[in-house]
Amino acid sequence: MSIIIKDLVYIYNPSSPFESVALDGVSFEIKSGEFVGIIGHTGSGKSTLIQHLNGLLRPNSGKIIVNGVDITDPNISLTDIRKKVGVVFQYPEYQLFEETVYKDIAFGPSNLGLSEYEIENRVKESMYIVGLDYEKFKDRSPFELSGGQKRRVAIAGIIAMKPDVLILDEPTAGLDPRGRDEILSQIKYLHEKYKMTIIISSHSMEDMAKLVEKIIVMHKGKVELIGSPREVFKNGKRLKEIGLDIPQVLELVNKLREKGFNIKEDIITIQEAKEEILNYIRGKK
Ligand SMILES: Nc1ncnc2c1ncn2[C@@H]1O[C@H](COP(=O)(O)OP(=O)(O)OP(=O)(O)O)[C@@H](O)[C@H]1O
Repeated sequence: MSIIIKDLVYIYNPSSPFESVALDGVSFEIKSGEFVGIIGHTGSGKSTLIQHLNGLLRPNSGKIIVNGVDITDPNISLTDIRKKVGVVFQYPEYQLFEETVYKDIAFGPSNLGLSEYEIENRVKESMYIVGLDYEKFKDRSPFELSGGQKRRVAIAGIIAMKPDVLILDEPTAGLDPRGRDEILSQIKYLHEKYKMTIIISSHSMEDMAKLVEKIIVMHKGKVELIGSPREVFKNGKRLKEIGLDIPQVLELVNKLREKGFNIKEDIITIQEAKEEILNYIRGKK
């Protein structure tokens, strides 16, 4: 499942005093099975971009080709797009509404016209994937669950539709550190085990550095940088200028380099930094 975005432009309230260019010529490609992070400051255009990927917004110009099909074509139905692209929006737990976890997760697959048997299988499978025990949780009210569990139910509801690509808009927003780590490791597992194409948006460079293979940095509606976390973090100065934090360990490495430590600049984990600093101190460099 590949995605090609070409010169995407989206303007809110065009030709009015409230006109706002949210996407300004965005282009990039995502290959099948890639794990991608979209990072940007508030207002950089992440949510607007994501809403285009499942047809909720139609661009003013540009194309979005999902597996060879242009989903900006007005003849394509939204149901067709949403079978391919599953989006978990910000704070998805606010969209839970059924009286049991089972019914909530079954809602999407039921709308696909599947048999009861197939729906039950999909609910079981997607609960397993997000780490919720079927017997323990299926009859519980989603409203009695913790924030992290509610979010897993919401993610399971999208996975149960078996989309080719899964997009999560700030999936850790508002969670405590434990809930955040749980959700991120679950998403990582999904990618590793099922080789799903996953796109995740975030403000946090620190979280993304550990997680994704490719980072797309958005700034003022444009793609500012694109590449592996290592390639992107080489531009630490620019990232700071556009209001993004670089991982603390990279900050440390940069400070040491400024002080004359001859160590590599593309370090993103604490382990790598430790080895590099020890090697340097031991005079192996
Ligand atoms: N409904 C709307 N009407 C008018 N302008 C909007 C609307 N939604 C977003 N915008 C504007 O479009 C631009 C991009 O916003 P968008 O929400 O896509 O950014 P974002 O990177 O997702 O931000 P956040 O991290 O806060 O969700 C901003 O300038 C924003 O003010």
